[in-house]
Amino acid sequence: ECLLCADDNSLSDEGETLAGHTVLNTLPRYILYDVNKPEGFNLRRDVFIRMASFIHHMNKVSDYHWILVLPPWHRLYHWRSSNLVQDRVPWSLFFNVDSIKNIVPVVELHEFFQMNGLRPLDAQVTLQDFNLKSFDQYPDFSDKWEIANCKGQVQKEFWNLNNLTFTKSLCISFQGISTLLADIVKELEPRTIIFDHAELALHNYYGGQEYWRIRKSMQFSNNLHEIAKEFKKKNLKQDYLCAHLRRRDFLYGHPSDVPSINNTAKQIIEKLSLMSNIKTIYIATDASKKEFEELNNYLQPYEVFKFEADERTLNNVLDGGVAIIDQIICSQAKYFIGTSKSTFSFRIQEEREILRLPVETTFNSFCGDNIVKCTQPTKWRFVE
Ligand SMILES: C[C@@H]1O[C@H](OP(=O)(O)OP(=O)(O)OC[C@H]2O[C@@H](n3cnc4c(=O)[nH]c(N)nc43)[C@H](O)[C@@H]2O)[C@@H](O)[C@H](O)[C@@H]1O
Repeated sequence: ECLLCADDNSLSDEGETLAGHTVLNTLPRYILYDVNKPEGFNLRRDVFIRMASFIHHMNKVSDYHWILVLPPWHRLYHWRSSNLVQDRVPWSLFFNVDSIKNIVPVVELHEFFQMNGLRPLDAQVTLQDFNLKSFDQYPDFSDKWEIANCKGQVQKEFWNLNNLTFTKSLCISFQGISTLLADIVKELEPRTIIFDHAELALHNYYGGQEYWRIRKSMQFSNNLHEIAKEFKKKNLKQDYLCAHLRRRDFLYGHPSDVPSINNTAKQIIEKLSLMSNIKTIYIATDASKKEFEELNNYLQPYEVFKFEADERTLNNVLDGGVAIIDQIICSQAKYFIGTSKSTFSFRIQEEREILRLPVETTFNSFCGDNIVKCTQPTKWRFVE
């Protein structure tokens, strides 16, 4: 069957019969997607869950078998090592893709190319917001979509690939949950389609059973687990507290949620004073070296650790891998305190829920400097 999935020019768009069999209906169909460029790794992980739930829905309501193509990780804004080539990184570097495949029908982009060859995709759909009319006193929040004039630039080259082309390209104003995308697919009848700005499609049911089933399947790769384990064996021999300090662009994006370095240290020490058995601190952060050293000074005499990749490890696992190693170590800590509103911290909290760690050791975040009432994170409990 899959011989036909490869570059078979004898297969017309309508689906020819070969040796008396109509083959097209048995061929899988593919959905590709991409996310707004500046978004970070952990927001993209959340968008994957929404798209995975859309694929599940497609496979329930459509006669065809639909497969989701995993968008490669490409030059993310927060990946700062300029000496590394971090282009079109496959999911397998970071995730156990077999574990995902057990739950969601997915292929990596290179696997898709093996099936599809260089045929143009049938459709490119750029999602965009609806225009809010200024005279609308009561904005309409119902689920809806319509073909519209493009508001902004339409992406010409996904992941810098000039051989990924499209037969048809259109913009669609979209408001609603990801399963609503099925109506667009029904209308366009493509065999292959790419959605850009997939982040505009929302969760069906955030924190529900399906959410957690997909989320749990997104295990990190064994290689990254091994590196984290080695580091812990060497350095973190006893119970430790992990603090995730999101800085850099967060200082501008969410200024009221990020405490000063001095105040961060004070909050960590305050927590530790309530836990006499923990004397070791692990710091996960995107802070500069200078900020980390300043923090380290304030935290003396506690033992403070941070994962630093040697050159070989960094070349192998890239900036994304180092960030995941931080997340693994924090997800296994005795106590976790994160940065409010950071999806990097949210994903650690989820990992800790999957590990069934005590809830009070997980949903904690730093308070900004001038906050009168510091709200703590919502407890999104694991459901099976
Ligand atoms: C302001 C917004 O922030 C949102 O970020 P937020 O939710 O924290 O989380 P992410 O979407 O993961 O983006 C932050 C990125 O910064 C790096 N980073 C942050 N914290 C750490 C850390 O502790 N260790 C390491 N090694 N790296 C870290 C890492 O590359 C991570 O993916 C973005 O998704 C939005 O696009 C936007 O930029």
